[in-house]
Amino acid sequence: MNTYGAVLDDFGMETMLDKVMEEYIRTISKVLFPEVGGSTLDAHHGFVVEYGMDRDLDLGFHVDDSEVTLNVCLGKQFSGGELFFRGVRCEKHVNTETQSEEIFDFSHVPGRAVLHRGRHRHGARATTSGNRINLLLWCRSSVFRELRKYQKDFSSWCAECQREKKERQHQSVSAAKLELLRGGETAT
Ligand SMILES: O=C(O)CCC(=O)C(=O)O
Ligand SMILES: [Fe+2]
Repeated sequence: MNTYGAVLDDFGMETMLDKVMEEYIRTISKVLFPEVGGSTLDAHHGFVVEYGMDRDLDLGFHVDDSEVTLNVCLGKQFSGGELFFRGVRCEKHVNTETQSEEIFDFSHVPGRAVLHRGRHRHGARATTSGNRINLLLWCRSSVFRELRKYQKDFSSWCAECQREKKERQHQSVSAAKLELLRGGETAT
């Protein structure tokens, strides 16, 4: 997705990044993101991206090819470049509309990191001055990916699946109520 950047795994950092994933990211994700395979993360893609006037300016709206993403701001001095998050979605619902409570923007601070679900739709606004360099670790779970192939309902993590499920439940309760009322009418 980025023109400027480098895949860290190609520079001899694969084993180190694997350790970061196993010892830190999986430990945290087990608690925060169990519904998207957070406790079974077993593979990663590690890279850096660079933004600025002479680099990439921004990054379009997307989901990551990951279950959990670690995004560390390495610096340097910059303005702009905020991340905008717009709700978690499964493949089928990736282009559905954003609910107002899903709007969340985050300003990068050098030395700080964000950990988010890979399916949390997001993008990066233009870096308006200086240079911004971020390290990304896309963490994947082969177990989660295998199980996902046989599932249709992702209401434990997709906000739109959840909304549809609630809507179905609401309709069946309304239908049951109507049925009861009708039954009452015929009995009297
Ligand atoms: O520029 C950023 O901080 C976000 C990068 C990103 O979302 C990605 O590479 O997947
Ligand atoms: Fe991303």
